[in-house]
Amino acid sequence: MALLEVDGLSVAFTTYTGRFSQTSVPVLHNMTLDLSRGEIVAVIGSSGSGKSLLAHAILGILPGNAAVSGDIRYDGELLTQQRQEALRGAEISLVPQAVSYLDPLMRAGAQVRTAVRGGDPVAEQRKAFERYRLPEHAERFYPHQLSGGMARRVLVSMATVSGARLLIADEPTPGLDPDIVRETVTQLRELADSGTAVLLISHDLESALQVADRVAVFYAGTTVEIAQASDFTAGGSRLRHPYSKALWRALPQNEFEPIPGAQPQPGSLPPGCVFAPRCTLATDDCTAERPAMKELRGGKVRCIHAT
Ligand SMILES: Nc1ncnc2c1ncn2[C@@H]1O[C@H](COP(=O)(O)OP(=O)(O)OP(=O)(O)O)[C@@H](O)[C@H]1O
Ligand code: NI
Repeated sequence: MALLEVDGLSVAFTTYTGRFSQTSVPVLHNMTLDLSRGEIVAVIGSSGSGKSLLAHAILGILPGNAAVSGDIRYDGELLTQQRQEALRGAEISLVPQAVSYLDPLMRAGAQVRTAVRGGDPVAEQRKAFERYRLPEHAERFYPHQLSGGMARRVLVSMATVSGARLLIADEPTPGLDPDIVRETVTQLRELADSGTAVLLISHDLESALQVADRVAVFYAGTTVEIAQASDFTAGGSRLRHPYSKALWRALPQNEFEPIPGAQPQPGSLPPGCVFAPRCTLATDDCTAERPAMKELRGGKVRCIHAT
């Protein structure tokens, strides 16, 4: 059984359009995802596709103006707000997207110690620093004294000393040099191999594919495909959704063939399939209704033309 199951998750934000009028803007719609122990699922999508919001919905840290519907199950049971609060930082842990998440007024070592659940905080912190190759004296540094790469490793240390069973890493490698990227994703792989379920959120399909078992492709607030990592091969013919194929082909080592157009904004989604305006396969049927997620060749796809 999957440790985490996200089924039909939708999130809308209430925003004020004037002094007395408000509208509801849907930002996630009908998201589907599952994740098992020992598995890395990479969540791939361009900026604004809803990756961080999915993470925040699972953790229960969406802002107050968010309306959430659909089911999130953890370990077979609905993840209610009460359970989210109990599990957050303990069983479910986040490596946040921004290093500004670190407390600027607290030394790095002390911050990591506050996250320790079980065992001696100092010993656990030092073990984590050693594991993530942080020099011992870095425990006395304040966040502004850490390099970008070191700060990221402190965040990974914080997320792992809790002994989490579900780790959500939101863009853990932005702008890092290739060696550190490889090191970071390898650490996530090691955690997964020891039984942790890892959700790896990333723009970077290439580095995610080094370690992921499966890939969830996001577009304009929904899951358009869930593929095996091994489906990303050759010309992309094993991929199921035209957008996944386009992402794959746009990589420099493939055909480097970008597609025209841009991802639609949450407030102005096209009718029917959200990818239709950019899709070479699109027909009139595509604009009739939002395509349902269907099982196909050991994966899932939201496209009526997928074969
Ligand atoms: N508090 C909010 N109120 C209104 N809209 C929001 C809010 N937070 C996020 N959004 C919108 O929701 C959409 C998805 O945002 P999200 O942060 O999940 O994207 P992302 O895929 O993580 O992007 P990135 O790769 O840049 O981190 C964006 O269009 C964003 O503008
Ligand atoms: Ni994000």
